[in-house]
Amino acid sequence: MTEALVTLDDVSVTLGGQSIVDHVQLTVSRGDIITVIGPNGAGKTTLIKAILGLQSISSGRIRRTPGLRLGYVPQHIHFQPTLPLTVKRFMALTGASPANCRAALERTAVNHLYESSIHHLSGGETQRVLIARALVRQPDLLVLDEPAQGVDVNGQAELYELIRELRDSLDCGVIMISHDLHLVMAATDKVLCLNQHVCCSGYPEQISHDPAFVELFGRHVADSVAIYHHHHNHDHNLHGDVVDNAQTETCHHHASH
Ligand SMILES: Nc1ncnc2c1ncn2[C@@H]1O[C@H](COP(=O)(O)OP(=O)(O)OP(=O)(O)O)[C@@H](O)[C@H]1O
Repeated sequence: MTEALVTLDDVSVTLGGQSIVDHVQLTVSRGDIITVIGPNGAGKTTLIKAILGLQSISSGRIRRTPGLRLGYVPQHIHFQPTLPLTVKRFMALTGASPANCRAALERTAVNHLYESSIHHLSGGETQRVLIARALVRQPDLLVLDEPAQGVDVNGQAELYELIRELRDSLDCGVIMISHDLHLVMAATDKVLCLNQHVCCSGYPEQISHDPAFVELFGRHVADSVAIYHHHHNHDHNLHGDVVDNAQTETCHHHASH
């Protein structure tokens, strides 16, 4: 059985008299990659801050497995432009040993930037350094708020691949927020669609057909993301052509290879 790392039981958050997170039920287990999607202002950041214990909740209950170690990659980080800051120094601020810092940077493939100024990094490199910083404590649960922001399309796919690799090598759970529905649908395990309350949740293919999802994002979006999840019941030859295999059924073959 998979180990539940965090369980939210009927969690609500009210801010300034407004309901921001409304009666959310959610379990994040070791090995999960859960992506929270939803429109601007839907309460996504508030929800993950509640999971991290950075946001107090108004009602409900959050249970964390004893000794749970959390790693957080926040949405915004402001580097003071006038203050020289190398990756090395930035990582050292965590209090981890240089060896641990370098190992974390190695895991996110940016060890070569150890001596570089943090101000000169590309969007993708910055995100990888931020993820490395979240890894130094060997987290059981990695929480990322829009890890792909400021990263170009190829870089985004690589970043998602990295997150999967980290999940496997660290044997942790992952919960993240993303705005790129296509990438989410192609690359995540489970999706939680939030609009204050949980509109729908499940595997990408299931939720793309859910009436609540269609209502929130529109039929056009739902149809365009559904194509990522046809059953892959055929092989390709070296030229990329489909080769029938013994079990091949009718395959509605869409573009996403
Ligand atoms: N301290 C606060 N007091 C009052 N309202 C707040 C407070 N913090 C956040 N909010 C409001 O809560 C709502 C949800 O904010 P949150 O940042 O969780 O949304 P989000 O889904 O992450 O949005 P986005 O996709 O734009 O990042 C917003 O309307 C925001 O204005």
